[in-house]
Amino acid sequence: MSANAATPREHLAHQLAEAVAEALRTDLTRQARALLVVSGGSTPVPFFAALAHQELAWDRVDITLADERWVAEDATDSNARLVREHLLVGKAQQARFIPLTTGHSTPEEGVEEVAGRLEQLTWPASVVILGMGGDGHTASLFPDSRELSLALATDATVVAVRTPSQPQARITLSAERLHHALRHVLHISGDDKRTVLGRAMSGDDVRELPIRAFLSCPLAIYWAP
Ligand SMILES: O=C(O)[C@H](O)[C@@H](O)[C@H](O)[C@H](O)COP(=O)(O)O
Repeated sequence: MSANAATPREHLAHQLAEAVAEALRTDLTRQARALLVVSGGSTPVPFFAALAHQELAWDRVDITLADERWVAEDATDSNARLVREHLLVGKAQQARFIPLTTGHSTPEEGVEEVAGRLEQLTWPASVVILGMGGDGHTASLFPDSRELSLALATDATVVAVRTPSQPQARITLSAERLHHALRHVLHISGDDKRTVLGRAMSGDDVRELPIRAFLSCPLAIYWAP
């Protein structure tokens, strides 16, 4: 346990940061660059803070997102902003960040440019870290996304999604692209999410709880109360 991990969630964040840093170090011994795919939302903030201070060859690491809201990069709900403020600091500021938005006004217009950027990176990713919402969504694969079937089935890299339950248009890595990693992690906290994960594990309908698309990756579950 890290000496400064005050709460179970902070302790978990430190454990995850150590595991992710070790995975990146391992992959960098045999390849020139390594790719880390992170999620947005509130859960990753202490993990980002812990990871940013890990010793590794950050100048050989690429970081991108599992998904993004189609908002300006400085908007308060931008995942890019979250990454810049909490992860691309300290030692990790030498990493290269690849955002999922463009200057286009819609994700449908920007999707091709973003796919082009992502295809330049080193796949499979070293680690894909997923979050999960109370509705069983992960990345921007929401149960009510109009493009859910497409995003679950396509071999395209990214998909523009419109989701009635969400205020913003979004862009998400497709399920296939999210699968394209050496390691998968689900980082969640709280009893509500534990209950949702339990439901997800006891059924098969991916459209009902899209996190099910990743349960057999295999998926390392990092959970704290
Ligand atoms: O919000 C995002 O950017 C991600 O799209 C989303 O998949 C996130 O990982 C979950 O919604 C969990 O979010 P919390 O960590 O805020 O609960």
